[in-house]
Amino acid sequence: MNASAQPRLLRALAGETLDRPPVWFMRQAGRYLAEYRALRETAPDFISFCFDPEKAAEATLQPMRRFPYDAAIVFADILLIPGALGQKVWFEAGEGPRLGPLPELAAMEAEVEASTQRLANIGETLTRVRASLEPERALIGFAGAPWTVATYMIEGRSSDRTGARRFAYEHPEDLDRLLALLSDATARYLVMQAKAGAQVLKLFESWAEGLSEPLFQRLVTAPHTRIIQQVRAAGVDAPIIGLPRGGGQLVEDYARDCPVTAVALDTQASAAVGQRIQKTKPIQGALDPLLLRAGGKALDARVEGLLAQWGSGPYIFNLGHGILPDTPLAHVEQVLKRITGEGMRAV
Ligand SMILES: Cc1c2[nH]c(c1CCC(=O)O)Cc1[nH]c(c(CCC(=O)O)c1C)Cc1[nH]c(c(CCC(=O)O)c1C)Cc1[nH]c(c(C)c1CCC(=O)O)C2
Repeated sequence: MNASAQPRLLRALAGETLDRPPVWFMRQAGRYLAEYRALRETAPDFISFCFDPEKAAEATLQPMRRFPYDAAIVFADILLIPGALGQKVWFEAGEGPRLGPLPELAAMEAEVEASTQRLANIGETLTRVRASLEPERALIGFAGAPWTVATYMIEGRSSDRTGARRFAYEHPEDLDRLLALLSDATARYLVMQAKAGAQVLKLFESWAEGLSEPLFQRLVTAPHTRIIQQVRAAGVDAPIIGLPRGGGQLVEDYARDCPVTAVALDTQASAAVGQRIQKTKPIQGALDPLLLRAGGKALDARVEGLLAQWGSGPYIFNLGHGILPDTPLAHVEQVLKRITGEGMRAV
């Protein structure tokens, strides 16, 4: 492959500063697309949808047909791992995830190896997508980071995570065991995704906020490090993006101490913090999804601001969190056109 055919995302992750940053959006496959909503109707429930390689590949490719995104992210969910380890997981329509009682730790530890096998269909989705995606567009595989996944496993639903933080203080040994088994299952799952066609891997730590410095080190940095060491030991050298969302000031410690390839920043990250991290690692982020939804001149101004503050170092343009379901397509086009020069295509 000559240098220009190398996907822009991989070049930025290798530390190159490009004429324009690669761009993709977290949750770019989803409900803001009418074609996604129609496809979603054809699946009996959200989990079956994720496990259906044909439908999941189609959902992954839908945003790629409409917009000039530089990368596709496999259509799946961070809560597939608890299911593969034996905890019941389902989605209540219009509400979000629900999980059954937390299984015994020993029972889940015994399922770590088998869990990867149960997730084989996600590998099948990746292989299908890679076969039909243009070579200059990269394919991203992902997993939830152990602490974020554990918050759902402990609380049984989306929550303010108070119960999970209490659990961390009151049952430290159990929590450390849970994070260790999740780390091992996650590392195996990421290795499987890379072998199936994912060229980049991403760890979503959506709930790193509110953690004291010692908790952040123990619940976020240490498990991410363990996962990355295991992925590397398995011979997978795909770049890994870590998103310690809500990590605040601790994000610089994370960038220094954790062997991630690149750090995804949330909407709060300051220009200066990003610039300091960029001296050693590429960064990604950090447009506010609410501003993308609002649109207008304020959106244009913030896009210019982000390009000006971070565009002269290795940078991947993205949101600070997932795109909101009621985001107008015209606003997505407004941003992507400014960055890539290309508009929306009819589908
Ligand atoms: C916390 C989390 C989850 N899932 C995910 C996270 C981490 C990122 C983040 O913080 O947003 C990650 C995720 N979830 C989904 C993807 C697909 C790939 C992509 O386009 O980014 C990815 C990367 C699909 C999805 N995952 C979900 C949907 C919507 C379900 C539907 O279409 O019915 C999609 C497209 C459901 C989901 N999944 C989850 C929740 C809390 C919900 C319900 C809330 C909601 O409905 O948005 C757990």
